[in-house]
Amino acid sequence: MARITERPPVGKVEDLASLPELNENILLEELRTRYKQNNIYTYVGDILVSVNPFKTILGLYSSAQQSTYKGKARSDCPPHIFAIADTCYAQMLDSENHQCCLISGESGAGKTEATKLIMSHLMELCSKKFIDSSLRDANLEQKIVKVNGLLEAFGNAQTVMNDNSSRFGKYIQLKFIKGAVIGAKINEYLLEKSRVVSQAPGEQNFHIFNALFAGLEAEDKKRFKLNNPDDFCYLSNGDKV
Ligand SMILES: Nc1ncnc2c1ncn2[C@@H]1O[C@H](COP(=O)(O)OP(=O)(O)OP(=O)(O)O)[C@@H](O)[C@H]1O
Repeated sequence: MARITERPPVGKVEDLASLPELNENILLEELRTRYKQNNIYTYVGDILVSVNPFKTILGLYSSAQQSTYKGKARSDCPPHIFAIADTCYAQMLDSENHQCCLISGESGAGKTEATKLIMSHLMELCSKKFIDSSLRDANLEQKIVKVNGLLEAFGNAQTVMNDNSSRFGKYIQLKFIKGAVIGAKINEYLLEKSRVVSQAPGEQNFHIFNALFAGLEAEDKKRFKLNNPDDFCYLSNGDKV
């Protein structure tokens, strides 16, 4: 994109790297203004900055939106997490090289949600590319999208920063042949194991323990003596013995 010599109206620029001048104040002013207009995504060169809206923005992740980003040049559509997934997929097919997305931010910034959106869009791209092909495994695509729920049950917990905080790091590898996904591997690291026996005030144990109480039939709860989570020391911040 050509560099702009005069600063355009605040909040209108989709790639801040194209501004004539960029410093911390300008960056924050642009992001703040765009955020107020429900534009949570902004590029800074190759980086996509995402500001967590903590609310549903209607249509932002709809299937119509997924179609909009499919196979488009980055400059043709507003900044979006789907554009990142789309670029990765296209570059993988073009270059036949590995691609990597790094997602970082403080707790509650929206990394887990961004990861799920990227994976879901990648699976959508596979499904559309191989609509009639024997290479495609629709069942596997679904499993890859849904596996996060299972991981979150065992590795996520409520903290003071985030009701669904990932208490581990994830390195997810998706494997493709000719654009069709053929497998996925997830390496977890730095799982906060100590949370099982001790949680900070106002925080919870891993979701799976509470899910047991919510999901078990009454008969099984009685059999396993799992009547009330508050009766258990590990589920009540040590208030109970
Ligand atoms: N794109 C989004 N649109 C709407 N709400 C969002 C979005 N991203 C995140 N959120 C909200 O913010 C919450 C925290 O996001 P998320 O769990 O992804 O943060 P995180 O960066 O992974 O945090 P942690 O490092 O603690 O795991 C989500 O549960 C959701 O309510």
